[in-house]
Amino acid sequence: MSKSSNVREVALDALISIEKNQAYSNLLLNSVINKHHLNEKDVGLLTELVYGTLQRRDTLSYYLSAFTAKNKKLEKWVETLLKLSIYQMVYLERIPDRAVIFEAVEIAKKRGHKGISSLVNGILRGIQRNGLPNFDSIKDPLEKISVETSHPYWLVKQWADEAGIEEARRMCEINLQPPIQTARINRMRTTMADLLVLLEQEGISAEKGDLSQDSIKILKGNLARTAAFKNGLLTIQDESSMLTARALNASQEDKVLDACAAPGGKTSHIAELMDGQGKVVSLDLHEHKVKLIKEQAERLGLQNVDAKAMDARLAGEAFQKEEFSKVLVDAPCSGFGVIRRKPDIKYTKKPGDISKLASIQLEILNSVAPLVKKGGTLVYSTCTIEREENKDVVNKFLESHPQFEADTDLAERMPEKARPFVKNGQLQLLPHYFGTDGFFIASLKRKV
Ligand SMILES: C[S@@+](CC[C@H](N)C(=O)[O-])C[C@H]1O[C@@H](n2cnc3c(N)ncnc32)[C@H](O)[C@@H]1O
Repeated sequence: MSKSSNVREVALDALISIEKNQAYSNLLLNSVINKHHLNEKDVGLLTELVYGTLQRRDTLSYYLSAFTAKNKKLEKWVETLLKLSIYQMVYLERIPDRAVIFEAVEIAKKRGHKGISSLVNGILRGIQRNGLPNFDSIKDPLEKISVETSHPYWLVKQWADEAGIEEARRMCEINLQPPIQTARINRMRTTMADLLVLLEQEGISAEKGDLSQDSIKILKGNLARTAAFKNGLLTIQDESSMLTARALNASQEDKVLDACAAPGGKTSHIAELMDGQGKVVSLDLHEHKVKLIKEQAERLGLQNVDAKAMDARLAGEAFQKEEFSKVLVDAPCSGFGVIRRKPDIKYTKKPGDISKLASIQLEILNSVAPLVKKGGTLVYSTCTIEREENKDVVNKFLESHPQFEADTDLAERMPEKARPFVKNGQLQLLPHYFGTDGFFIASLKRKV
């Protein structure tokens, strides 16, 4: 695979599968990359094309609609090819328009008939000649944000109702930026200084992270293929997620339950901070995901992780009351904090999904509550920014569990920069604060 038009065809196929809801963008992209044995440069272009076109899907539709007859519906794959091409013309300055148009027409010829390739040619040349429409004709300010940043209207409205319209705009705009790649250092095996030198030798340019004390920030290179990764010196993880284990603050004397643990990012961090001592019992619903936790523990050299398949909603019966001094519920959630990594989330999740998730989250918390020792800590976290799944779930839990209270010491365990955002034992990070994922952490104490 070396010709860029082939990469575009692969990107087109990937986008078609994602649109048909046959796969999540991140998983599909990984399997496509492996299947086609792409080199690093092609992987970069493919990722940019697929994620970029998906991230801007609705904006691209708006642009395209100005160049297509209202009553004539395009075949789905033709529409996707056009969006992929417009994405490159608008957002990728290094690729000349004529190259984009030439390659789109070649793909159209190969997949369709002459009529389709002339249609594709006509539309793209029209855009090249006339330029794209602006957003001035959209009068409703929420609709304008929705189209300009390609987020569904209901989501923009919800964020604007909660945080104000300017904050909602910021929340939408940051989601169009590629995420910063960060990794967590395994202090059981290396130090920050040594790891940075080692990575440099492997061609990775990295520096100390901005927020978490455990983080390095990758400026150039692919960590997943390094010896440092294979040898368990680091774990690829967002900085916001790294704050969860710090919030739990487990030590060697603790027995920890991580109720929703796969693929093991937080379990392994907790186990590292316990220096490989004590015990972390890690649950996940799916057996195949439990395997991932075990693989992580093995790679990082952690002997104190015991992973098993179990529905956390049944954990209350599977363990003894007050068996754990620290319990983490890193709950299944809508994932609106990670839209930059999984753009399809913003189109596939619906308002009803949020309420369903909120009930599951509360069920899990209710189930594990009796397992927390008196004086112990229960941390609840999600990678979403929805109040209904975060603050509301915690408040409901506290209402029905008077033996728990907000842990007002949480701020002390958080990095100084994050402290102003901690309120009453809860921290909500939005991606535009520090460039991390959107993430929520609540720490609760069981009264003695
Ligand atoms: C946010 S992810 C956890 C990420 C993990 N803590 C980490 O840091 O790598 C939520 C996990 O909960 C699992 N899950 C969903 N429902 C569950 C349930 N009822 N009981 C246990 N695990 C569940 C999912 O399979 C998923 O792996």
